[in-house]
Amino acid sequence: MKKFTAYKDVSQAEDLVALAKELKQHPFQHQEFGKNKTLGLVFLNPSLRTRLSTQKAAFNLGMNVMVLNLDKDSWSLELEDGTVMNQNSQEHIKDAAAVISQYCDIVGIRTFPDLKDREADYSEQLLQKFIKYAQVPIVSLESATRHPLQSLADLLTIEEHKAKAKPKVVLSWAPHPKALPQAVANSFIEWIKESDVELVVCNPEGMDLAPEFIKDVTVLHNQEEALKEADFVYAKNWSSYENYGEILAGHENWRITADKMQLTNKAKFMHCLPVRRNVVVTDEVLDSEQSLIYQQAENRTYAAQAVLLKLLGHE
Ligand SMILES: NCCC[C@H](NC(=O)CCC(=O)O)C(=O)O
Ligand SMILES: NC(=O)OP(=O)(O)O
Repeated sequence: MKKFTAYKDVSQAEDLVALAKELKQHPFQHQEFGKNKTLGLVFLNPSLRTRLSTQKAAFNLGMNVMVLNLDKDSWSLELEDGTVMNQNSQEHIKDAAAVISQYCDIVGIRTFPDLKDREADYSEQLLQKFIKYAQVPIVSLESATRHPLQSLADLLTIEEHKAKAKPKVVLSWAPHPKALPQAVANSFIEWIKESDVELVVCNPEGMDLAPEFIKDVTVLHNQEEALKEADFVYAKNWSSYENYGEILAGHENWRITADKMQLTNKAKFMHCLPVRRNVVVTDEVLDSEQSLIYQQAENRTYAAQAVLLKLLGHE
C-alpha cells in the first residue's frame, strides 16, 4: 500500500479488517516494524478520536509521533502555483509538504472542506497537493470528501457485532444546526457497499449525496420505511451536496429516537462522534445497550494500526 486516502488505495479491504482484528488481540506484536520510524500528524481542523487513536496506533507499533496543528501553530498555506505571495498566505504547500515529509516516514493529514466551492472540495485540492509534494506515504485523517480510517473502524465494528451473515445496514441522515461535510457518509458508503450487507441510505429529498457515491445504492426518502428490520443504524448529518453546503432546517423529526429504534430488528446504533446529543439522536439511544459508539471509537486505534503497518511494508 502506497497511501491511504480512499477505498481504492486498498487491495483487499477484508484483509485489512482481519489485520485490524488480529492487532486488537495482539497490539504489540509488531513493535520492530515501527522502531526508529516517525509518524507526523498534521491537523488543519479539530480532532479528538483521530488524533489520539492514530497516535496510540503508532505507539503500539513502536513508532515515534510528531503532531502539528497547522491551522493554529504554523503558517497559513498557499495552494495556488505561481502566486505572488504578498497577501495573507505565508508558506506554499509545496514547501510545507516537502519539509514535513523530510522529518517523517509516514504523514497523516486532516483537511475539512470549506463547503463553499463544490468542485474545489471534491477535487481534494489540499490533500492532492500535499501528496504531490511529500516524499512519503500519506494517510488521510479525514479529507474534504472521505474519512477512510473511520470507515475501516466501522467495518470492523460491524464485523464484530453482526448476528447474521448479511445484515441490513441503514445510513440515516439526521438533523444538525451546522453545515457539516459529506465525508463520513460518502466514505462509509464507499467501504460498506463492497461488504456482504444489505445497504440502505435514507435522507430527506434534496439531501442526496454525490452521484459517484450513491450509484447502485438504495436511497429512500422515507426514514421509517428504511429503518424497518435494520440490524445496524448509522446516523450522520451532512450538508447538501445539491445546494452545496446548505443546511436543511425543519427536519428535526429525522432525529433518531428510541421509538424509531423500535422499528428495527433490535438494531445496533452507530455514530462516528462527536455527536450533538438530543439533536442527532437522543440520550436514551446513545446510552443504551444497543449503542456501539464507544466500540467504534476504540476500533479507530486498530484500524489506524493496520493501515500504518501496511504502509510500513508489512505484507
Ligand atoms: N471526524 C468526525 C466528524 C467530523 C465532522 N463533524 C463536525 O464537524 C461536528 C461539529 C459540530 O458538531 O459542530 C463531520 O461531520 O465530518
Ligand atoms: N470520528 C472522528 O474522526 O472524530 P474526531 O473528529 O474527533 O477525530
